[in-house]
Amino acid sequence: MRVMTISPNPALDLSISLDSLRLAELNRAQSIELQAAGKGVNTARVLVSLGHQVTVTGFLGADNDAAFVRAFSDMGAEDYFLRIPGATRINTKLSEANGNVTDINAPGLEVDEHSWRRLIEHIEARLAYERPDALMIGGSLPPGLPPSAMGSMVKRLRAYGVPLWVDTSGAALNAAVSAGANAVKPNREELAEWAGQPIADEDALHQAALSLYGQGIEETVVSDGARGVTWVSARGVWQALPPKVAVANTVCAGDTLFAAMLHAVLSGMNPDEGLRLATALSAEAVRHVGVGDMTASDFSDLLDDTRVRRLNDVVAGGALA
Ligand SMILES: O=P(O)(O)OC[C@H]1O[C@](O)(CO)[C@@H](O)[C@@H]1O
Repeated sequence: MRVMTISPNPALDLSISLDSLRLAELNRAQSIELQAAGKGVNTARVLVSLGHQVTVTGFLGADNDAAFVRAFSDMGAEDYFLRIPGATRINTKLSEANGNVTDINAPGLEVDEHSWRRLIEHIEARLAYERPDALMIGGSLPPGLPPSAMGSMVKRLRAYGVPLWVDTSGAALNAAVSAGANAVKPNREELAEWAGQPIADEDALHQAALSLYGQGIEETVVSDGARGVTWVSARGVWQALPPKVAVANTVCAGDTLFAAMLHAVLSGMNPDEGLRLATALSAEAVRHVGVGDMTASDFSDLLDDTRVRRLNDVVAGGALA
């Protein structure tokens, strides 16, 4: 299948592993890696590894695109990014031996409304002669754009009738939901922000996920770390609990989950099998820097140790009844 991922504000991830982070002191790293990333790029990596043909687009700073160009060629994705003056941001990820991660995400290159329209037209120029099986928008909006920019992109692209999956947060998530995105993947905090109230327990999480589904989000995926994944769709409400793994770096777990869910839906996998694959792959991702790796020698154990069930009771009382 063909997928185009769109990264309005990609990043180079600088992943620094430390024994423990000491604030306002000299810290010595155990290892440092710099990798082309951002939600759209990470999603592309996973989709290619699952056998899809992927085109990547968005904005890249012309001054430091070499790491991205190399990454696209290594992963086998087609580079359809627009270059803009300046350097793509660097996001710092400090991971400690106990599994804690401190994220410091830079704002990114400023983009004005004119450049935003240029990106939408660039994508539309492609859609005019080649329709992918899905489109995916990943990550935050660049500084300089109002949240409504996300809504206008979603509306314009939805007109092509291609399923549009969006992984973003805050006001941009609200705009994507109102504009008719087909799938989103908030985590617990992002879902609470969307719902406008704290999510105290599992029941509140399910109800908020059902409300999101009720807004027309056909594939509502909520990630909640080690507490699992909730998926609401026309197939019902499903829940997965990941296997226990040694946590090294959680940064790409959500991206891996969403990409594998997109794969599951595109491939028409049955809900149990699809959610199991996505949850296990996302658990695999937290064992190291970067996205989940299906070729890990114990991946079949991770699949076996992932628990998946359909929550019929929630379906009966909720929006799907
Ligand atoms: O666009 P945002 O919200 O700043 O998120 C970007 C970050 O998200 C990730 O894709 C992880 O989800 C990182 O690779 C990247 O640094």
